[in-house]
Amino acid sequence: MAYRILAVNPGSTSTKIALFEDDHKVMARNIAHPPQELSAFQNVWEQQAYRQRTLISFLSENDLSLADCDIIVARGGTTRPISGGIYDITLEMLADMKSGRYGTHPTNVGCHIAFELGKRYRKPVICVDPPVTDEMCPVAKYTGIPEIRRQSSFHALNQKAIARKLAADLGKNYSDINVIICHLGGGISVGAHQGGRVVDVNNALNGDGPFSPERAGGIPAASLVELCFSGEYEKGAILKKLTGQGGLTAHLGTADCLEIIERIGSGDQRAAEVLDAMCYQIAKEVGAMAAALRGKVDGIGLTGSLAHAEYIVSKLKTHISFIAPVYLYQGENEMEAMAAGALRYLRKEEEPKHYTGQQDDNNAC
Ligand SMILES: Nc1ncnc2c1ncn2[C@@H]1O[C@H](COP(=O)(O)OP(=O)(O)O)[C@@H](O)[C@H]1O
Ligand SMILES: CCCC(=O)OP(=O)(O)O
Repeated sequence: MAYRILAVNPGSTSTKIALFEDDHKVMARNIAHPPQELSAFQNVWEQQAYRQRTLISFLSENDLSLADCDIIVARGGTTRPISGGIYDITLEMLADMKSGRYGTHPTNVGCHIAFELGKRYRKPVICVDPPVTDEMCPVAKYTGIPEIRRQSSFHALNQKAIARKLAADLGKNYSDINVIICHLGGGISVGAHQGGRVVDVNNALNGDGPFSPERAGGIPAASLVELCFSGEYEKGAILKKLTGQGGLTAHLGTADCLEIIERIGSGDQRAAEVLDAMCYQIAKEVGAMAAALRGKVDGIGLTGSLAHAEYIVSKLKTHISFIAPVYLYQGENEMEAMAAGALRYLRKEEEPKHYTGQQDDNNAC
């Protein structure tokens, strides 16, 4: 009998839900949440009941009962940094998400919904390679201000799934290769994977690395301080400039690259320069990760929705092909990666880790 796995993945503007039988996706829905519906909520936590109703409707419309599922898997949330792997979602983990100390993201709400439903239906509830997966080597965490450490917050689930795929395509094990993976979506992360660990990566959520369709990326620090103290903005407004209203959205009024590329096709020079700047910053981050890997790079994987865009892919290739061969893995693989983790858990092929809030020891790089 195949295992039935329910995967739940809320993003900023949609909730992705999928049902798997073993590794076979039998049903999937990407439910868009129109801005006018989301604007009724002050914060992501207020969206919990609304998003949960979405999930319940999906199940009932498809004659599915959670009683018939074997497990619920969520993407994981912004908790204390932990090493990659499978985790049972626990109250301690949920409390750390709720505290906001480690960031805010709709994926936290997904974990709370999964936990509540799991409790109601007595099903195990897990997450796989959560976004705070921290395998960064110690030197990568330094900034020049001791009170400020670089933190890992990125698309760990998709990054690791794609790195494993790239390794398989090279006929090697993930633990035996060095690759750079670029997750190119609404947020962008560029990770250096060394022997199965992400030893360095930009923080995709909180002002680090390239700007993205909706995030500001790294900003000259003193200028940001000036803006903060200009008296023009509340803290919340500044934070929105960094995440949600930054990047392409700030420059061009939209996060939609399909629209931007169409504008470029119609001769919009400004749109071209801004999108080129984003590609340039991504390429520079790849160069930085190549240095982190001491130039020993077996391949570069481009993944996420933006990897569908020939305009972006060709710009990137021009800058980075000299480093290593570039491989395309268009779209993201998160739902499949969540289901694959759940299957390893159910088949007892991988032991779940226990969330203690303690970080694992990192290998020196
Ligand atoms: N087929 C496509 N070709 C090019 N760009 C795309 C395509 N599909 C989505 N995009 C762009 O990808 C970006 C959003 O990425 P997506 O992965 O959907 O977001 P998220 O990271 O929030 O899940 C948007 O700029 C969107 O316009
Ligand atoms: C929580 C960090 C991962 C992230 O930024 O995800 P999205 O780009 O999907 O919002």
